[in-house]
Amino acid sequence: MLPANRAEAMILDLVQPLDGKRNGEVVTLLTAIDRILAAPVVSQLDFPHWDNSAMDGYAVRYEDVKTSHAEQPVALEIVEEVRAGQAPQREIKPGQAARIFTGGIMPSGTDTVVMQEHTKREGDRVFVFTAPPEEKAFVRQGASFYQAGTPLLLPGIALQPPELAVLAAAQCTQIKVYRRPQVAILSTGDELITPDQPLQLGQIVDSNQYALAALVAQTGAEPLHLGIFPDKPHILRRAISQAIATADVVLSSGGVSVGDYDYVEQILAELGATIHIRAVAVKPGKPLTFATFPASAASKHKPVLYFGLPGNPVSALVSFWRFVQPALRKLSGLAHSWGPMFVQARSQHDLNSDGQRETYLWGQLHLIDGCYEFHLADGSHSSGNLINLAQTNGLAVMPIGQPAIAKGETIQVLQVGTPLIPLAHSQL
Ligand SMILES: Nc1nc2c(c(=O)[nH]1)N[C@H]1C(S)=C(S)[C@@H](COP(=O)(O)OP(=O)(O)OC[C@H]3O[C@@H](n4cnc5c(N)ncnc54)[C@H](O)[C@@H]3O)O[C@H]1N2
Ligand code: MOO
Ligand SMILES: [Mg+2]
Repeated sequence: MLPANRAEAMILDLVQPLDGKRNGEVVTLLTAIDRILAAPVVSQLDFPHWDNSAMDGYAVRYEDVKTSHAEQPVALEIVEEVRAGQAPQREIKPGQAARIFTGGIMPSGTDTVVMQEHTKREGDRVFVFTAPPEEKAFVRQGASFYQAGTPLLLPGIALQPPELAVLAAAQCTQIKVYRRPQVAILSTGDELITPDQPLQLGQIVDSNQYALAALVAQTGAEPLHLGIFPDKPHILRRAISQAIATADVVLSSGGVSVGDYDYVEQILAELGATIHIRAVAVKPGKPLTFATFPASAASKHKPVLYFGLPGNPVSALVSFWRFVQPALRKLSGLAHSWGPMFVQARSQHDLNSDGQRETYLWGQLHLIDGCYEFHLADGSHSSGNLINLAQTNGLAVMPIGQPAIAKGETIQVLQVGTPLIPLAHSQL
């Protein structure tokens, strides 16, 4: 059986990022958060736009103040006042200074700012008391942060608050980002009902649809809920054909094991998919099917990735976190950081597996006083038990051939879900 890291590498190799030229859309600054930049941003403005003061104080000529010190202050005549937003009106000559405020443009003739605290003002005169300030002190030189015409932001980055500030400052109000990948989600199984239907003997509520749709949205892609399909090959074939015509990625759950009513793989083959992965040596999540459809009329001329996730609720989620999420990140145009995020944590419990497959045990990851701790979820770690999956934000990874990890030992944990809030022991 394929080891998990081989499966991950194979999947990522087969994922081609969306082509930013053909798959871009324009968003505004207020809707750009978390979107992925699809084209380089180049500004025609320098940053700072002009030499300006970093302090409230006096703009002076360095030559005039270079000998000043506390016992022998230099006196200068104040001939100008420059507030932020105002253009200076006159040139500052030897022996003169301009009152200036933070952000004010340096008047011509000046090259240095003396902060207010180092001066004393008497009428139209200012006494500079400090030891000589450094030449050009407290001047933010025009173009010293960024030169117009050079790359400001590169494509493939996720837009976060700092990037939005940069874009706003550069007056980029229309931002070209990758469109969100469309991800069709379908649940397979005669036994499945929706959460609002009355439960009859033997039936199971389709929980995967909701968890997967939320995971897709959390990853920045757009979930398309296709619903529940029975284990009838002709109905399932039609649903899968529609899904590949509509979406960039299809996620089905169920029907990928060896049972008589597990039809997904057979239908994928009939529809012309190339099946790359049939099973992975992980627990839960062994019967993962990964297939690709080339761009064709049937797929509306775009390549399609197909993940046939196992039906067991925990298996479906674990397979998503471990294999689907990195693939979606790469597809979405992100230039890097697609991979699953593993951290080293100290286990707070003895952990056990059968040692046969790489085993994921779910629980909570805490970051306490700068160190990660893993707390195993109570109760059954059966892939059919989704109840103790609530509050999971970490999956401890038990490697093949290592069936026991003692409490206190370090273990690799796959971080999933929302970012951790660091705590101190004193806050527990
Ligand atoms: N003889 C073998 N049997 C099984 C094997 C095996 O290797 N040999 N593998 C087991 C493993 S491991 C898994 S995982 C499951 C995967 O099964 P399928 O992907 O074929 O899924 P189904 O058989 O359709 O359903 C399994 C289980 O999950 C429930 N289910 C299905 N869909 C949903 C949904 N949308 N929401 C909630 N629950 C769902 C379904 O009712 C079943 O109970 O196969 C093992 N068998
Ligand atoms: O691989 Mo299954 O997901 O162990 O239950
Ligand atoms: Mg089955």
